[in-house]
Amino acid sequence: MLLAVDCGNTNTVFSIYDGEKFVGMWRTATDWQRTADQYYVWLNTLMRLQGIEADITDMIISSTVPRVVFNLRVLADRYFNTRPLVVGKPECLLPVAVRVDEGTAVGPDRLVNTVSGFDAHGGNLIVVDFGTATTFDVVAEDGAYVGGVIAPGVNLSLEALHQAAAALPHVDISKPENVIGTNTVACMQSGVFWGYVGLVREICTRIKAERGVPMKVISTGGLAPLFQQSADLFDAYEDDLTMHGLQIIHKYNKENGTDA
Ligand SMILES: Nc1ncnc2c1ncn2[C@@H]1O[C@H](COP(=O)(O)OP(=O)(O)OP(=O)(O)O)[C@@H](O)[C@H]1O
Ligand SMILES: CC(C)(CO)[C@@H](O)C(=O)NCCC(=O)O
Ligand SMILES: [K+]
Repeated sequence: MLLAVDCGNTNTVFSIYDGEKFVGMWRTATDWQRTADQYYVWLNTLMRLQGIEADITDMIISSTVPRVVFNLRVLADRYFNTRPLVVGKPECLLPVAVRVDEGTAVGPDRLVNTVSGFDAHGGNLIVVDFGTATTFDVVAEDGAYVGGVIAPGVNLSLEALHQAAAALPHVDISKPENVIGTNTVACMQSGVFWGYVGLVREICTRIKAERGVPMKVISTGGLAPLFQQSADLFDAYEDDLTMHGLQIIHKYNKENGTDA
């Protein structure tokens, strides 16, 4: 069985697959200080609670936080007796090209989204991921990652307002009824919600103009559905883009890698 780990700056998601079959998924806050032993106890407890018996033989990691990889490698070695594939490392092959400025370390989550988006929708694609940051990944006709856009995340923007302004409270995002807020919370939600609708629309329009070809726009990440409801921003929403991409990359390396 495969253990796929998607480690973002805020949350880390563990998924287990038996071949193509989904077995389970668990989420925890990202914490680089968590040890291999702590991961194992946590994972094992949750699996037992759900009556899941998993014989993990393979592991793949995408981590936007370099420091957590060490303990995840120890987890793989000590508890599953396997060497993990780490997206972004030279030994982890990708089924698509990466065409960016030399020396750029593209976020592994963006590479995984590119692979997954291309698999599901083909090329000439924009993948919008609403995570800690809001990222736009531009996928060429042949599936190559050719760059993109990094904007502050939705929750990060709201949190920044709260942190920087003494009279602004902590607010959760939601779609406000009106653009004109008649209380502080509604004003903040409007600024961030409609601001992001505008940001997404403008950036996608400009990407399409720069590429000069028709492009499909797909969204992923926890907040994507909220924006999907509101406006005609996306052609499709993908719930499970990153995990699906990790499965594809794992399979590709099994078939083409040096360890195959
Ligand atoms: N239905 C929802 N309503 C409001 N917020 C949601 C909903 N579903 C998920 N979220 C929140 O959306 C945010 C984005 O989730 P997602 O898992 O895509 O990224 P993340 O964990 O914040 O970022 P990263 O992947 O960079 O760690 C999270 O803060 C999550 O708590
Ligand atoms: C932009 C984030 C934080 C989004 O998770 C991540 O992809 C990252 O750390 N990227 C590194 C820089 C880049 O992708 O060009
Ligand atoms: K993510």
